[in-house]
Amino acid sequence: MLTGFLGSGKTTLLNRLLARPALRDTAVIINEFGEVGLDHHLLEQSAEDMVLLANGCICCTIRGDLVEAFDRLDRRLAGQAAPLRRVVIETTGLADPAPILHTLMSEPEVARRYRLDHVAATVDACNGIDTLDRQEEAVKQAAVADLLVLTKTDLASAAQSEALLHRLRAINPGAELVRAGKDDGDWLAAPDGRPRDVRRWLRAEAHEAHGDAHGHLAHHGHGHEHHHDRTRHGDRIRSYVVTRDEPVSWAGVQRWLAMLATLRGPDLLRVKGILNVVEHPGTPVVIHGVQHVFHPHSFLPAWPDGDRRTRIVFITRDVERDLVDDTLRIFERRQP
Ligand SMILES: Nc1nc2c(ncn2[C@@H]2O[C@H](COP(=O)(O)OP(=O)(O)OP(=O)(O)O)[C@@H](O)[C@H]2O)c(=O)[nH]1
Repeated sequence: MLTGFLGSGKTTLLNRLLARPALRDTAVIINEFGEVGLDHHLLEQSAEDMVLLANGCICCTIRGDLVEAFDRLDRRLAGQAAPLRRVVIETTGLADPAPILHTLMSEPEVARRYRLDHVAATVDACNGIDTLDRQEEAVKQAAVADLLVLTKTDLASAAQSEALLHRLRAINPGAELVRAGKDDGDWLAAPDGRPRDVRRWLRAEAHEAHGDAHGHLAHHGHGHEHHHDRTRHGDRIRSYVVTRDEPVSWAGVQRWLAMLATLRGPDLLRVKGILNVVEHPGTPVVIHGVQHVFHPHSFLPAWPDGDRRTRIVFITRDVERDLVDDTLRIFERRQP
């Protein structure tokens, strides 16, 4: 299982790992939070080896969905020459990992065929301390991992990384700590891994039962309102997608993103999008924002499918869709 807070670098790490020959026999199950999943377009993995879970929060819809995802994988890969050796489950950045671990270990159909090998959590060295302070899910993710992968150390100061390491040691003294990009593949590539103490994860869950540890998850209903703007992650987290049918001005969008980051940076928990822009016809632009940090944009070689609309997913704290949509309307029309 690969977990880690929103934008902490899970997909980036996974792309790097899956490029290794040792991990060729790996399938991926991706769960995304929000109305529109984009990660399956951003992961350089063939579609047959990948299952995208339905929208929603993996931690409350997990049991049925995850079992079905394994079934779908098995059906899709049945009869293939190379047997499947490994499945990576990439959780949403807002997932509580404990119910996923429970399902993996206790659901007979899954437990019969698969053994839980590793729980890795990515932690972003730029935003990590703030995120651990403000987001209970991030603490849980770090607490249950046996491997903590520190990402974005290239963007963080040595002092920031040091403070984060100290904090992570306190949350999870038993975990192995590695820096992304240095030696991040070897642990996963090892055929049988090292023996893992799964009881520690279960203890971690007992210690921080779903929703009661620090209060603000306690409001969760188990309704399905989280498929819409209001999510089960308390009343303050919003998830929505802003779409445009016609190409937008890239120069305008860049100014708009800079404005949003300046005014509401810390509350933009995650922004990611595929954009159809006037300046680069035929080449989708990919954008990534994580709190106040906007990463350099990139380009996809081609549109992944027939849908060529601009789609930008927002997961925010108290930043309403109308504000985002209305301000984009102002900037998108400006010509470069
Ligand atoms: N400089 C730098 N950027 C990174 C690093 N890891 C990830 N990023 C960037 O951070 C942004 C988010 O990375 P993702 O891999 O999409 O993060 P994620 O955890 O999969 O995001 P969600 O699935 O939305 O929670 C992208 O723009 C990445 O290029 C890193 O080690 N260094």
